[in-house]
Amino acid sequence: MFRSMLAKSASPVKQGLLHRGFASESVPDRKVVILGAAGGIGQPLSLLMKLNPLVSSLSLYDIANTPGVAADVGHINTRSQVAGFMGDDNLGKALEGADLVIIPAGVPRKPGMTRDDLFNINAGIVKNLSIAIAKYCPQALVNMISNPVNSTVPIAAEIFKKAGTYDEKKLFGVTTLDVVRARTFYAGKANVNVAEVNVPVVGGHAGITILPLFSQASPQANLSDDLIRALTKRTQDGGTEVVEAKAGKGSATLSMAYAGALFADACLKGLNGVPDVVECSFVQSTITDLPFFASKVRLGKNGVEEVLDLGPLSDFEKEGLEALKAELKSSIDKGIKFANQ
Ligand SMILES: NC(=O)C1=CN([C@@H]2O[C@H](COP(=O)(O)OP(=O)(O)OC[C@H]3O[C@@H](n4cnc5c(N)ncnc54)[C@H](O)[C@@H]3O)[C@@H](O)[C@H]2O)C=CC1
Ligand SMILES: O=C([O-])CC(=O)C(=O)O
Repeated sequence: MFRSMLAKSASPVKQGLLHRGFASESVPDRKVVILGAAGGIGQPLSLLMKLNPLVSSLSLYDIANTPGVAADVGHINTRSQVAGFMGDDNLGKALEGADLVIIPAGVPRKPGMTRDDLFNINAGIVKNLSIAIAKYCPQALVNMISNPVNSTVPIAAEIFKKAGTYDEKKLFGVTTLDVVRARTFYAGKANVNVAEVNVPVVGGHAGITILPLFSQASPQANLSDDLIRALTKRTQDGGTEVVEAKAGKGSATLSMAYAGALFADACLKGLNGVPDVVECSFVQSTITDLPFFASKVRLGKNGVEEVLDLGPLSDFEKEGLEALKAELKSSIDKGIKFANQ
């Protein structure tokens, strides 16, 4: 999508930068809200969503610095109207009428930390934002970026349940960056065109819970077992690689904004009735014995249309699946407990 969006300037709808299945006159109005819009992810994500012709209204919310980001992004001559909101008192106004809420609010890691080390701060932030979503836009799809995703998604689910608004089809943990990394790393080793590569990534979004299924990668390449092990490890440690390279100045922001924009675009296409939109995401699931699990998901007019099963796994992937379950279960349980205390 971005290749075509960025290649042409000005008025994408008029110029025919259209997404599959629409004539320019019939692109539905869609309001997208970004909570944490002034942060390291929030700013480039706001830019990318401003470039998306499926968005008619872009609502940017943060506890600080939103006016500048909204004024800046708002000058870009694309379809959406931009509004900035700051502070608790304005959260309701930011959320009202949302079709899709994207949440990159919260603190990022520093070297030496795990994603779970962010729990104490980010769990409370996600809880409060989820309470507001349940109140002001209970019908919206929610894309959870804030870490630890393995716990923040269950927190949001529990808060929505308490409010009586939970719809498991509408809550998504964003794991697209794992897929983006797996595609990039695989293309480099398989010597294939990265634009044509796809790799499902299942499980969760932390360390060994991230399980790329290179046996299902397309196009297939004859990579040795050692290379597959190395690619798996690099995908699992991708976030840490960036945290260490940034040396205390945060975690992935630009690649995450790209991944978040890809996933949001897929959600909007699904809402708009575009057929066969399939992305990996961490959702409520019955495909394993865990209540939440990332896998391929078919997106539709109500959010999740179908959670696809895992398909055939290699022996190495089967081992990885068994190995990740205890950690993922404990992170899910931690989120559920927090939301109910
Ligand atoms: N799911 C994924 O694949 C990834 C997730 N992340 C996570 O995304 C989160 C954000 O990362 P960055 O943007 O780098 O952090 P950042 O610190 O640069 O930005 C976070 C923003 O959230 C805002 N914020 C804090 N409390 C808020 C609240 N109650 N309501 C609204 N906004 C609030 C802050 O003011 C700040 O602007 C972190 O938890 C990070 O671990 C980061 C990369 C990948
Ligand atoms: O590693 C982190 O803390 C941020 C993140 O989730 C990622 O880059 O995948």
